[in-house]
Amino acid sequence: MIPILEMEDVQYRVRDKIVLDIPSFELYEGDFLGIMGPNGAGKSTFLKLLAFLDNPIEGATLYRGEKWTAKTIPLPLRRNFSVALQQSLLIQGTVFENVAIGLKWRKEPKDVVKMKVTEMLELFEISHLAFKNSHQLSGGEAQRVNLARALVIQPEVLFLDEPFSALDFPTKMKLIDDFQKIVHLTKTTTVFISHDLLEIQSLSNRLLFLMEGKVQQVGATNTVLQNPTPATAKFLAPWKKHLPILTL
Ligand SMILES: Nc1ncnc2c1ncn2[C@@H]1O[C@H](COP(=O)(O)OP(=O)(O)OP(=O)(O)O)[C@@H](O)[C@H]1O
Repeated sequence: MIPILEMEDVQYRVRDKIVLDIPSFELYEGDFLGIMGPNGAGKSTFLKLLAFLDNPIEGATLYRGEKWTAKTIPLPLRRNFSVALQQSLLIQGTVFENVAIGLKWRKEPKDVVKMKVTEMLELFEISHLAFKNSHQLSGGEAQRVNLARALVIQPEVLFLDEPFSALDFPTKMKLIDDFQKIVHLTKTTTVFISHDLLEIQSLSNRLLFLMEGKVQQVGATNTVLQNPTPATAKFLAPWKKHLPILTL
C-alpha cells in the first residue's frame, strides 16, 4: 500500500537549531495519528511540513509517492487536505456560510452545497445554529462549526492542531464522542496534535511521540502506551500518577 503522505530525510532548522529531524515517516489511509510530546518538541512544525504549509530545509514530503513543496503542490491536490486549529477562526457570516465556504471555493453546485452542509450540520448536531452569526457562538459551538467546515469537503487528510484544548471538560468530552463517531463514519485519515492523553486514547489508532524534534516512538496507540520507551514513560508518568483510572 502506498502511503498517502511520507517524509524523507526531513530536517527543519530555525537559526541553525535543528527543530525537526525525521529520517522517515509514513501516513496511511485510515490512520488516525495522534502526535504527543513536550512543548517545543516540534509537533506543529511536523504538521505544517506534512500538510505542505511549509518546506523542510532538507529532505522532502511526498504525497502519494510524489515530491512536492508548499509552492509547487497544485491547488487541486492541496484541496485534498483540511486543517483545523485550536482557534476556530470563523469568518463573519452565518454558521451555514462558514461550513459552506470550502465547497464554494471548489465551485460545487448550489444544491450540492446545501445538501452537504445540511448533512454536516446534522452530524455535528448544530442544525439549529445554521443561521446564527458565527461570532455569537460559544467556544464549543464554534469548534463544532470549525470541524464541520473542515470535514464537509471530504478531505483525504484532516490535520488538527489541539482542536479541543480550549473547551471545558464536559463540552470537550461530548464533542470528542461525537467527533469519534463522525470520523469513524467518514473514515477520514487524520493527523491530530494533542497534549491530552484522554483525547489521544479516545481518538487515535496510531501514536507518535516527538521529543526534541525526533520521533521517540511510533506505533499502534495501545502498543505504544503499554510498551513505552524510557523517555515516553517519563513523559507519561504524571498521567499515570494523577489519572490511575486510565488504562496505561
Ligand atoms: N517560525 C519560527 N520562528 C522561530 N522559532 C520557531 C519557528 N517555528 C518553530 N520554532 C521553534 O521550533 C521549535 C518547535 O516548535 P513547535 O511549535 O513545532 O513545537 P510544538 O511541539 O508544537 O510546541 P507546543 O506544544 O508548545 O505547541 C520550538 O523551539 C520553536 O520555538
